[in-house]
Amino acid sequence: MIQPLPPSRPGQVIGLLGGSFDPPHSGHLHISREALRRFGLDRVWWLVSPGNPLKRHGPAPLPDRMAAARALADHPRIAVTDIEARLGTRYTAQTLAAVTAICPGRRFVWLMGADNLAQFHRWQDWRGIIERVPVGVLARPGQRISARLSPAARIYAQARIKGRASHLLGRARAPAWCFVNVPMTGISSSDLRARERGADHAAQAEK
Ligand SMILES: Nc1ncnc2c1ncn2[C@@H]1O[C@H](COP(=O)(O)OP(=O)(O)OP(=O)(O)O)[C@@H](O)[C@H]1O
Ligand SMILES: O=C(O)c1ccc[n+]([C@@H]2O[C@H](COP(=O)([O-])O)[C@@H](O)[C@H]2O)c1
Repeated sequence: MIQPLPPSRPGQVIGLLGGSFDPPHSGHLHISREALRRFGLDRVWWLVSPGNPLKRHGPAPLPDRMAAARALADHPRIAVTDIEARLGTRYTAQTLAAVTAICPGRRFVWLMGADNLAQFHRWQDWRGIIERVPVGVLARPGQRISARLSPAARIYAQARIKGRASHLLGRARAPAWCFVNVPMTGISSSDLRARERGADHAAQAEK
């Protein structure tokens, strides 16, 4: 039996931030707050992934990442879910098909950092994703140009909503996408993991 998703009401606009959250960090919180404000969203749900299908190494165990994400997402309009593991979906196109079927009457926006827009054309059925839900892209250091020149951005150039009209994204008809130049934060999960490994090595060396 699939556990219910976070609470929502018909008519609400919900941003979905899929990620490994390995570990979750202040950048996730920062872009979620910016997305709520800039894209006219009512809620943001963090979809803690069983594992990115394009990444070779699996992440830390899901219960650990879920607990850390819940502890960090201490915000009345941000909720955390492991719906993908419950549904058995790993690919975003499948997740969106299932979530939109489970939650009729809600509008969904797929959220991602600019690094993911640069790779988006490699995702399974990526055209199906952008044709199904509006996509909100948030600036990330060093990724602005690669995102803007990416195959997905070029192919769907006509569907781009300009940053100054970003508040329209939540209620736009797909295909639609919008890149917002929010204040950037350079933090990443891979840096945090590298720092933790460094600290472990230093502790071992001291023994
Ligand atoms: N600092 C950030 N600025 C903008 N977007 C971010 C930032 N950190 C994460 N994101 C976005 O949040 C989503 C989930 O990211 P994820 O959980 O993979 O974290 P990450 O820091 O990118 O991890 P890793 O370094 O392991 O790739 C992705 O769409 C990613 O682009
Ligand atoms: O569907 C795909 O082919 C696909 C390929 C790469 C990434 N994704 C999703 O993109 C989100 C961000 O992934 P990550 O690992 O960068 O946090 C997460 O929800 C992944 O499931 C999805």
